[in-house]
Amino acid sequence: MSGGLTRLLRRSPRAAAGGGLLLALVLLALLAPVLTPFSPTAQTFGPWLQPGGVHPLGTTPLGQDLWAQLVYGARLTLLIGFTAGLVATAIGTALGLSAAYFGGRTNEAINVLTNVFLVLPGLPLLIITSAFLRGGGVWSVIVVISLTGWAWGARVLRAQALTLRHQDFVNAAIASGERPARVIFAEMLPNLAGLIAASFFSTALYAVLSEAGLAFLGIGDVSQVTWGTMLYWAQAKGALLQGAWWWVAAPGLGIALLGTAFALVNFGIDEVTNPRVIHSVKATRVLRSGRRAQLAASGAQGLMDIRHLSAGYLTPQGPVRAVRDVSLQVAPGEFLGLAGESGCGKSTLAFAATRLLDAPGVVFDGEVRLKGLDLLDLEPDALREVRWKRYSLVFQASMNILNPVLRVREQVYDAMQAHGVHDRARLEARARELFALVGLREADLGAFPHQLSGGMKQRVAIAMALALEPELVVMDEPTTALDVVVQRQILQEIDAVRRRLGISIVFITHDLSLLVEMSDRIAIMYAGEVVEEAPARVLYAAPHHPYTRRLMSAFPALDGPVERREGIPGRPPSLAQDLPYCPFFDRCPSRMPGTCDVDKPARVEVAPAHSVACFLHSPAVKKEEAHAAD
Ligand SMILES: Nc1ncnc2c1ncn2[C@@H]1O[C@H](COP(=O)(O)OP(=O)(O)OP(=O)(O)O)[C@@H](O)[C@H]1O
Repeated sequence: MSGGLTRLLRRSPRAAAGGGLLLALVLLALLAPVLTPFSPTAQTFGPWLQPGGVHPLGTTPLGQDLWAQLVYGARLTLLIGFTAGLVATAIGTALGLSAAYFGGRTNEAINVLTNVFLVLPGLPLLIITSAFLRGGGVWSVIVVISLTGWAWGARVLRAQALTLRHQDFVNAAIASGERPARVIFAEMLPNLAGLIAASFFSTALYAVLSEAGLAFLGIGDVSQVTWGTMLYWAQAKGALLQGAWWWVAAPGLGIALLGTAFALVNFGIDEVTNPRVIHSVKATRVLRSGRRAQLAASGAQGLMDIRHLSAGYLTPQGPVRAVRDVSLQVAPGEFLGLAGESGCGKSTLAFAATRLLDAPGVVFDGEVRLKGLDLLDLEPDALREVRWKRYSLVFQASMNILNPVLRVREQVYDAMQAHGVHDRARLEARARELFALVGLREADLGAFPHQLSGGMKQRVAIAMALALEPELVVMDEPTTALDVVVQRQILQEIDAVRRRLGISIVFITHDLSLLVEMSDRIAIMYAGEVVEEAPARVLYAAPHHPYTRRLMSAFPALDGPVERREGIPGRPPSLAQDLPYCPFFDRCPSRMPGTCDVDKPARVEVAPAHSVACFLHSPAVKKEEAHAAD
């Protein structure tokens, strides 16, 4: 926790400024007895004394010292802010996590409750609740604010927790029999730490402002000294009419500074826990600047040129390096297949290379060029111009991008209108053409998404990806959710479209048999690295890497008898760790202890356009073997 705090303060100047300001205000409150010898409520001095001497802020008409009220008032104001922030955040977190974990009716009930609290107008609710809880002093104010302030945090946390709930690691924890409390607190909660902290600071800010508002209206216990009640009494006693503007200005400034401190810390947390803000753009540039000269010197080729790309995810447990120093080229008009077991980094590579990797995803290093254009360095506006027009992406859940309440035609139009095609006749003609291309009927343009099957919706998504005639379409398991016959049909259509339009396709799947049939070239990924790359026929006929050989034997021969599929024993290594040796070592039937577990094999060319990262094919190791044989 303290490590996280230090990291936050170091990495975000805003959080550091906010933290410093907050610390100063907390010290003001704690050191109140040192900063003033007077009680904030004692009516022992002359009325309306001017600031100066022993009364730096003068006195009230009842003869109370205003400086004493300011420093002691900081105590209660901070207490209200922190406690209400904590209580509301705890309620929001508990409800958000329970909704996500238990799902079903619990989720629905919590959702309805949260929405009801969100739509209830805040101030009247505060006023009514505080009328019920009158007489409880400062604690009733805290209860009122906590009750009215939890809903925002609950909504955000519920949404994030719902996403987390479907992550593989949570499913795995549940499947392995972990108790609900452990799944919630040990698996899910740490992933939400940044959001919870942000929720705390914004609720604390809400609490401070609400207290001031309530006190100013005279609701609650105005005999307590807070910055809010100071404002109330200043107004009630006509401080401004008497020219005692400092009575209003001092607590007003205190509230403004406290609000600024909370807001700055909140921004800082967002900056650090939402890597999209700093990492995808700024940090990537910094990280990559050292490599740039080296990459530029090596010259670019092909349509898409991925060079030394490293990407992954920033998690509370440390970075997951899902793509490790991957270099790959896509030639114009080429069908490049990318295969590998689940979790080896294929999707991360696709999303990172197309600048679609969302937080907590981050590009650590490398370069991606589309015909020389540095995609990772583009400003958001320039990126919007390029994306869909020059390249597009279709993924497994693409069909879910269709808005259920709009006819398909409008959505296909939208994709083109966003890039400047507005002529209705042209839009319609193009939409019909696209539908014909992907095997849909013109009549389907008038349908709502729910009237189409999954396969048809996925075809619509593919049609939309082709709408602006991009040079490259990256397809990440676009047909996996569909049945085998539909899958094959769509794939054949995609291939026909590619040939007709001359576009390049990067096709990702763990089904190597599909790729062997369709691809010009195949790259095999394992543990975040490309371990073998070759023309499809070469790879099928003579796979070199033991991992590729294993993958090949996991599906039946294309023309031979149907054999039993055999999985690869063992599991891929965790991508959260460093892998300074061959990542396939533990599972490799041909492993060479003393070599493969000591060093990492470089990818070397074994034949033209055929490269492998394996010591069995490394020239140095081969030479040594030859020596030994002599
Ligand atoms: N949001 C995330 N936070 C942390 N780790 C993640 C996240 N998303 C993916 N990972 C991890 O990154 C690694 C690579 O995942 P990726 O989805 O890129 O693999 P993949 O080969 O596409 O798998 P699949 O075929 O199942 O889609 C996996 O170990 C995965 O657990």
